[in-house]
Amino acid sequence: MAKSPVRIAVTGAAGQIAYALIFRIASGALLGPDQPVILHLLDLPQMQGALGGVMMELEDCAFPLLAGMVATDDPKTAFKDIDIGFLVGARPRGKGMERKDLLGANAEIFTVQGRALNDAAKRDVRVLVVGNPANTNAYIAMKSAPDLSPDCFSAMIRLDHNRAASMLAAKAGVNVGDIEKLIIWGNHSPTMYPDWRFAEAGGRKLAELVGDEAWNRETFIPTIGKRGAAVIEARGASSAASAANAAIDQVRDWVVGSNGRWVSMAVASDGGYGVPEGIMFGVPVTASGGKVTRIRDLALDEFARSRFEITLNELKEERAAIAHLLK
Ligand SMILES: NC(=O)C1=CN([C@@H]2O[C@H](COP(=O)(O)OP(=O)(O)OC[C@H]3O[C@@H](n4cnc5c(N)ncnc54)[C@H](O)[C@@H]3O)[C@@H](O)[C@H]2O)C=CC1
Ligand SMILES: O=C([O-])CC(=O)C(=O)O
Repeated sequence: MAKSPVRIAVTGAAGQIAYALIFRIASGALLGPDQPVILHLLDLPQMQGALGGVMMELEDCAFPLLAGMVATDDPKTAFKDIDIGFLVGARPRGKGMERKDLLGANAEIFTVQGRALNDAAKRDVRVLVVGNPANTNAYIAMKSAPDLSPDCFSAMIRLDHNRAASMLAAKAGVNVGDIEKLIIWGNHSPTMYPDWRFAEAGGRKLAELVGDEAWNRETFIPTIGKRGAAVIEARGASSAASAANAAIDQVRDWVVGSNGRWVSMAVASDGGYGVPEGIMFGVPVTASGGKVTRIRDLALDEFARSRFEITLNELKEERAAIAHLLK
């Protein structure tokens, strides 16, 4: 029997990430070749014309899995009965800005959308926040949706995970698909901590294969932390196709399953590793059926602990900066 369609919302649907995301969702890249989807597309009133063009193109693809589309500028309509939400719509940064500079411009979007999710979405909705600063925006959305479990929310740290995997694979001379147990801890910002201490390929530790701790500390970690800025510098616009790809990877692993592999996801802390409850912190997890299992009790040596504290402190500062919005 044919599966019933899954309702998927994408915000910022007329933007550049959405343009690389929506078509892949409709093609089956997210939920597989036998799962029909209905797309709920949200953007601002002044973008409805452009969004109409995106919908024309979706029609012109004749995707067999696309069972319907809704276009709207109203968050509650967009989130009505959705199973999955990609919260992409927000202002991107330009050259010379940090992602947290967007906090003022974007934070309010996520209080409004959190409330709308609270009112309209399915109770087991799975929401990925992509719009920057992603961790704190996800925290705002989660706090604005008190009737939904914190487990309904995550922030995108997968792009950093994928970037780190690619860079390590090239350095160690292994296939990127063979890399396991790589971790991105903390915030999607230059303070993030890409941690290779447990990473392996074909049963061999990558730190041993590379054998260069100075490269890890002085090249690998800062390059991954600043990769988004490097793309903006080169392209004149922030990452779009790679961001859409990472969004698909993160939600597919969350909802369909990571097959026992560790993946990095920013999820609401349950107090593990000393991270205050609720902070959206990148951690290693396995996932299946929309449920996340945190990898616990990994040892943090002195260097790892110092990196961990830097990114945690930044998230605490961001939380303090938006506290007034949640009153
Ligand atoms: N977490 C991550 O790894 C990454 C996050 N990003 C972030 O994703 C966000 C979107 O990036 P792009 O698609 O490149 O930007 P874009 O400017 O091309 O598109 C953003 C879209 O969002 C819409 N929008 C703005 N406010 C909205 C609201 N309240 N409701 C619905 N739609 C709204 C805009 O009208 C626009 O169509 C930015 O904040 C960017 O920094 C980008 C790359 C990676
Ligand atoms: O750097 C940006 O502003 C866009 C982004 O989050 C990334 O590419 O990692």
